[in-house]
Amino acid sequence: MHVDNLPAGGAAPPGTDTGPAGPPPVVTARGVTKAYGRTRALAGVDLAVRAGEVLGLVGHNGAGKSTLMRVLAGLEPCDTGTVLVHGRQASAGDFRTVRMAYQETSLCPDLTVAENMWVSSRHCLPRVRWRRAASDAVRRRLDDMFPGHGVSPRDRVEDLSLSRRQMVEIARACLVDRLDLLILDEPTESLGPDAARSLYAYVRRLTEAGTAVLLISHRIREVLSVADRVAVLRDGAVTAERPASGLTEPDVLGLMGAHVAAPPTFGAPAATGSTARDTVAELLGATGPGLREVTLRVGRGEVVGLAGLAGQGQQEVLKRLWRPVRRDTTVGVSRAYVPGDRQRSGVLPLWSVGDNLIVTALRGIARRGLRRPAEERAVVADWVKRLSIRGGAEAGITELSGGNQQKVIVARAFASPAGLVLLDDPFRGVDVHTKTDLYGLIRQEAAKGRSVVWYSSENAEMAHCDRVYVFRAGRVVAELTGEEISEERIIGVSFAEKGEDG
Ligand SMILES: Nc1ncnc2c1ncn2[C@@H]1O[C@H](COP(=O)(O)OP(=O)(O)OP(=O)(O)O)[C@@H](O)[C@H]1O
Repeated sequence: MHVDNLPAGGAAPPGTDTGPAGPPPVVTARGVTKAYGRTRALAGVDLAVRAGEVLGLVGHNGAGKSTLMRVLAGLEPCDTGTVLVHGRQASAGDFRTVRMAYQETSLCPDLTVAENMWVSSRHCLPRVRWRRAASDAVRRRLDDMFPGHGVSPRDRVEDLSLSRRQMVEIARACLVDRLDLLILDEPTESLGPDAARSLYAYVRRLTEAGTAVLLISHRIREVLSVADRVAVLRDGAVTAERPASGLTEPDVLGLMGAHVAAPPTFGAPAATGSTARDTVAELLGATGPGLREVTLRVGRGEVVGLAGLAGQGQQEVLKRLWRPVRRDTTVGVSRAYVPGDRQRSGVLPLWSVGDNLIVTALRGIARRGLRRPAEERAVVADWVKRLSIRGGAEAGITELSGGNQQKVIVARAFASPAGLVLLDDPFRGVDVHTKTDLYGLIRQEAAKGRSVVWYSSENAEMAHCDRVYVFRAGRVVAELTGEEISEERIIGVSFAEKGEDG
């Protein structure tokens, strides 16, 4: 069977109810509920996704977005209520044309890209010479969706960067003969700006061909620029559905409830000049894989940002500070590391939220080598409350929503006695309100004397730093302090004409 570059989609099969005037609903949820033990993830959802539209779905961490997606994609049954596909009560086979690209990729890390394609799309690939067919199909799809992707079908998935894994995940979801609904769960959290633009250009082509797209994202501005309609999910129910045009970011944040997050203000921190602080960590002319003569210092109680385009040496600096094995790096305090890739190196999947959170603080809490369970519980309870970790301390970590898992990893670092916290782009998948709380937490902990080194792919986050080093090609190309720190400045330096460092 042949796999076209753009799958057919959209039109309802003959003889089905297409509903009132306007594009027909592809998938409809009616009164859908879903509970996991005592957690009510969906509390009666009514929602229709129509052919040819992009429907943006927004809501807090734990609001039920991913659960709803799994139910709409036929991957999990609902407890009560109904899911209709093309207006008919759906049975398993009807979900074949509904595909989902996951936030935590569903790819098998030990297999190659082509083998993964075969696993998930074998019904539309030939059985003979399948490897060749799968390679050709995925290459074509990736070329079409993400020009310049740099992925070979022979690459093992675990060797790919987060961004490339995400591209493959999305291409995997689109590798079908017919696509009526594409569900994208936070697709751009790991993609760079170019890949994100390519994705949305492809999404437009899909919707023009009649496919419906359901986009979940915490990036509200992005949702507003791509979606035709926006639905707000709150505590497991749709509380608002509006056309995207005319809505602003504050409108949507308001509809999501709680307080409206204040946008970060650049240049606000920087209470003390860095030179006035004791140095806790330093790189002096550090050179090696990915780094070229990097000199930087971190003062006590200072929040130091590492900015620039992705992959310019920022993560190598974090690695050096985490394990200072070379003479060019000195670190005088204990350290904690918050990975951005929780799937690979973040959560301990068999442990509870409490155990995941407290693991790095145990030694500090123990007395004469003996654990103190009551104190441990108090620390855990405090952090669960402070970061509103939905699910509570006793829940298994994998029972938590993605954003809530990320909060546990952040809490783990700050619950430890570490004097230096290393943040590796840690807030992907965390909702806007929680992010604002976490930014506040970083400043509070810095005020208590902790130092933070923070790599972020979102330039706006650098507004919360005292000092920012901008990286290009493994070098520091600018050091910005206080009011010098601005998005325009960071972008300007990141893209400046290549000089001798080219
Ligand atoms: N497999 C599971 N077992 C137990 N509880 C679960 C499971 N999956 C989800 N939940 C719970 O259901 C609720 C909704 O989770 P869901 O992942 O749907 O939220 P979300 O809106 O996608 O959040 P995020 O923005 O953080 O990804 C949460 O309280 C979560 O802890």
